[in-house]
Amino acid sequence: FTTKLLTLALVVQPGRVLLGMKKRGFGAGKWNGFGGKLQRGETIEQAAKRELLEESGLVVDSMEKLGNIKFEFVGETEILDVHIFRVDSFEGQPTESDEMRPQWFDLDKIPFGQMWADDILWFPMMLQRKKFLGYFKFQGHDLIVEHKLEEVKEL
Ligand SMILES: CN1CCN(c2cc(NC3CC3)nc(N)n2)CC1
Repeated sequence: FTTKLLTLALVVQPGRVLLGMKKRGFGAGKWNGFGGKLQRGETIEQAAKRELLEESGLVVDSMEKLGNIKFEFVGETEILDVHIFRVDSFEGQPTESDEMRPQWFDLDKIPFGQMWADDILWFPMMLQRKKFLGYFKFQGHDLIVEHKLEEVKEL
């Protein structure tokens, strides 16, 4: 198996979370946090901040690493290793990019039906600032055939 390092940043304010509608590429048509691949010589944190700026126009003031989930797809040899961050303070206004259309969602109105199927399982941990490790095996893009998700003290 080969592993691909990816980032995912969720911007959370009291009572609401910022999500983006992915306009193209992997996950197009789903609401998600902001993220992408690492560039050469970049740390995971640097990549998370860069991707948030590129995709939403927001500059991170404070960000904490809360999760790491590995995703496998039946029949494919590439594991997606997604590092998940929560951003509590930022500068700027959410701005549409060519990748993402940002929108604020009340925490009781998160559109899980239009998000990746794993999100409904780990979002509550992220919102409670719990640290977590996960593994999901997908069959196609909609069916979880196996998963593990545990709270951890240290990532
Ligand atoms: C750069 N990206 C790509 C992957 N990604 C994912 C993946 C994901 N599930 C995996 C079955 C696809 N679930 C969320 N919420 N995000 C974050 C951003």
